[in-house]
Amino acid sequence: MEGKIPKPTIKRLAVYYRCLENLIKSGKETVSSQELGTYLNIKASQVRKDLSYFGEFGKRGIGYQTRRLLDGIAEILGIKRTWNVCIVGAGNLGIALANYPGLSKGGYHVKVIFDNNPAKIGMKLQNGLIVEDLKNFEKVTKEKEIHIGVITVPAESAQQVADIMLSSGIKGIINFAPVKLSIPKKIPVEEIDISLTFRALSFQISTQKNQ
Ligand SMILES: NC(=O)c1ccc[n+]([C@@H]2O[C@H](COP(=O)([O-])OP(=O)(O)OC[C@H]3O[C@@H](n4cnc5c(N)ncnc54)[C@H](O)[C@@H]3O)[C@@H](O)[C@H]2O)c1
Repeated sequence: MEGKIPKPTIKRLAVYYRCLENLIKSGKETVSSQELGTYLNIKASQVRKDLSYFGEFGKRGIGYQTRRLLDGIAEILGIKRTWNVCIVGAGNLGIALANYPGLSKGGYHVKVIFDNNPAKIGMKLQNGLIVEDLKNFEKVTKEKEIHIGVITVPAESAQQVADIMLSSGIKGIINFAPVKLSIPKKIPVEEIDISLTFRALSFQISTQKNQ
């Protein structure tokens, strides 16, 4: 089913998920598409369309049961299961991600972090992880049953790291390096570039009226 759902919808499902968690925490048992849309600044028609991709959960006049909707989205996004994650690049970003508790709360467990710099290998992070030598990537990721690889090395090293991940059987990659990876095998890759978000925001500010 996931193959048929457009990527922007999948991204919005993750946003609905976060919103539903907060609604449930505040004791809300049902929510309408209109309410969800207002909370998230998304049109109610878009919310209904997104949620219709995985069956009809809403009831006219009542809306969606928050718990049931949360569970349904969790199923689709693979949130119900846990995922083992490795990070390559124990620099500013890699260490910050490895130490970020929010990832494991969401089911994404950083099991290992690698680097190729001898000065970094063996270093102990705040969360107790020890930086491993990239040379042992395949062996360690197999032992720790890693599913997801995160690339936080400089742009010039990212392709080489992606190639190692591919040949070691990693199932999906999140790439923070500002470079387009060439991935011959068909595995999913998500590119994250915070500067694009800044650009989008500065564009919106500069095109606002009265600026
Ligand atoms: N996408 C974003 O939003 C975003 C934000 C910040 C940084 N970045 C990018 O993330 C990357 C890391 O940034 P940083 O500030 O953490 O850099 P950094 O220099 O602090 O860390 C990079 C680390 O990668 C290691 N490394 C280099 N080549 C390697 C290789 N071939 N194999 C294994 N390890 C290797 C280095 O030893 C170092 O520890 C950069 O590409 C940067 O442009 C992206």
